[in-house]
Amino acid sequence: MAERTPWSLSGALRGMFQRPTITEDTWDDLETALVGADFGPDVTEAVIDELRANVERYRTTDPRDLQRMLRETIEERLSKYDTTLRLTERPAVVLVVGVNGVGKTTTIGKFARFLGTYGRSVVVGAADTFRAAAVDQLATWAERGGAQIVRPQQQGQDPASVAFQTVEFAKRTGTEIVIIDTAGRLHTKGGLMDELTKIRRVVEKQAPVSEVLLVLDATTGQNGLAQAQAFIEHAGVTGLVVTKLDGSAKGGFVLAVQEQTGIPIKLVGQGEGIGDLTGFTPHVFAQKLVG
Ligand SMILES: Nc1nc2c(ncn2[C@@H]2O[C@H](COP(=O)(O)OP(=O)(O)OP(=O)(O)O)[C@@H](O)[C@H]2O)c(=O)[nH]1
Repeated sequence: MAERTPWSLSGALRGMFQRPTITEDTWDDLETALVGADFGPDVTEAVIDELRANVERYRTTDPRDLQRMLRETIEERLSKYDTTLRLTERPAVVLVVGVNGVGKTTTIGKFARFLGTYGRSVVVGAADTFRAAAVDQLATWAERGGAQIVRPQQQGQDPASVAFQTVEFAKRTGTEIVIIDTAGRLHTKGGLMDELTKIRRVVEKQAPVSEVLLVLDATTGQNGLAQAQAFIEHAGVTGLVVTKLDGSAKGGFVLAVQEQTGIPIKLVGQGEGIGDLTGFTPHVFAQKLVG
């Protein structure tokens, strides 16, 4: 993965180090930096309270100590969630959900490639069957990612039947991982959630669903989260994928979204290339975020 970290706080924290010691202005700068990076008011307040207490306890006045404490606090908060993908079933079935435009198709291609680098075989099911162009686009990304694809036999085919056929294909061929693409928008939210429920029910006749990954676009931050609320409430989401971090100054969204939803982040997308998806490692992330 290319090293592009526009979401790093290092620029925003620069002011903090222009003063030789920690002053009230330092705390103001820190608050501005955290709010600007989309940590959200609650997390910002909690982090600052914790840091104030630590600075007092260790009687330090050095801004560099404050930076280290900030890194540790963020890492500790990020680590409260288990970010490991659970893909031990064979086949392991992953449903990918989220509103249109967040990067779902791209993520599926990148995820297939990611799994391929660990030697896993992958088949993608095109269960967003209403737009032929979407199926073609998914097929292109599946191919780039080195995965097979099961397409609908006709436009508008029941998404659950495509999902069923994809799992069937995996069982027949010994393919290890099944990734099911799902629709991001239907006429009604209720309709969309019913469709997801049906896909799950039909898949579970053959194999358990190992993960339900909700894709979120970092550039839309809190707005994007509000749009995805129905999935969080009804789709049994087990993990989050945050995309487009490379085009975002909102690194704090990663922590805020985990704390607000209580759902771990499992993958992070940082670019439009097939290799631009990684697992989520709190230590590495906190290091890059705070510097
Ligand atoms: N910079 C950047 N762009 C991304 C990333 N992931 C996806 N994109 C871009 O976001 C746009 C939307 O991605 P898609 O994968 O088509 O999104 P989708 O959710 O499947 O959208 P629909 O096809 O409309 O349902 C594309 O232009 C992608 O190249 C990322 O991590 N970084």
